[in-house]
Amino acid sequence: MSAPQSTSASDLAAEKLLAATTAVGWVRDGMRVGLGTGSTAAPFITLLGQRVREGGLRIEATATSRASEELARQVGIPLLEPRRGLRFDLTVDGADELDAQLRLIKGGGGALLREKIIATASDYLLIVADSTKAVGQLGRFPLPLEVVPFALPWVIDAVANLGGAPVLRMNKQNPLEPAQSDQGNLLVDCHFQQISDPDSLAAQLIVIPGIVEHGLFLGLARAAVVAQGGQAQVWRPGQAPAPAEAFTALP
Ligand SMILES: O=C(CO)[C@H](O)[C@H](O)COP(=O)(O)O
Repeated sequence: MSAPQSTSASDLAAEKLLAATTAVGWVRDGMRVGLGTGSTAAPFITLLGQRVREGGLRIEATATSRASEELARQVGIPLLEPRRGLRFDLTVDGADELDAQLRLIKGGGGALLREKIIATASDYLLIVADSTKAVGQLGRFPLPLEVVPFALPWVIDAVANLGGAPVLRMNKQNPLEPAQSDQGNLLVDCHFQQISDPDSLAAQLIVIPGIVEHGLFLGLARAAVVAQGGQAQVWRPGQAPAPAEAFTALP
């Protein structure tokens, strides 16, 4: 599935809404749900809140960012604080890129650390995505890293040695200041262009002192809903995409 060049902002918003609507239909009473971050996770949270308020759906949730937590509060989703033993039946989150094996690049919204924590504490990670996110090979989207501020210069050296062209992310509201994660760390976007061996790169990145987390999510996603135009497809690792309407429950 590839996005036509002419995909407009409103077409993309419609695809994100379709993916989110599909995922919301698979949430069941009693589930503990991880709430993702970004412009595809946001409509999922809003629609989930609607089911809680108007449909009597009983769920509890934990959000992967302050922004998603604030939205969840606004729409009436009961929230759980982190605690020992807490696991999630389902986490629904977006992605910046996904390939046919459901390997992901995440962190475009700067929430990669909490996103990976919640994904790892989940029995089922479901990705919701518009058609521009599906790629043959990861790496066109710059790979985000969350970095301890003190370590920044050495992390930049190390990533450059791996061929990643690192760029410190700046604050969109104040471009003279670096962007900060919810944890107060820095974000470095690494332009690899092509990541031919994501497992090897992930292993090399995670041992660099000062990198708290990287945005490669490998072996975590169980399925993805990828919307293109008015069609939503279910992607699962190593399986042919299938129309989402064929599934009345989690695929
Ligand atoms: O990883 C993320 C945030 O850290 C998002 O899931 C990713 O950036 C996709 O966002 P969107 O749905 O807005 O395109």
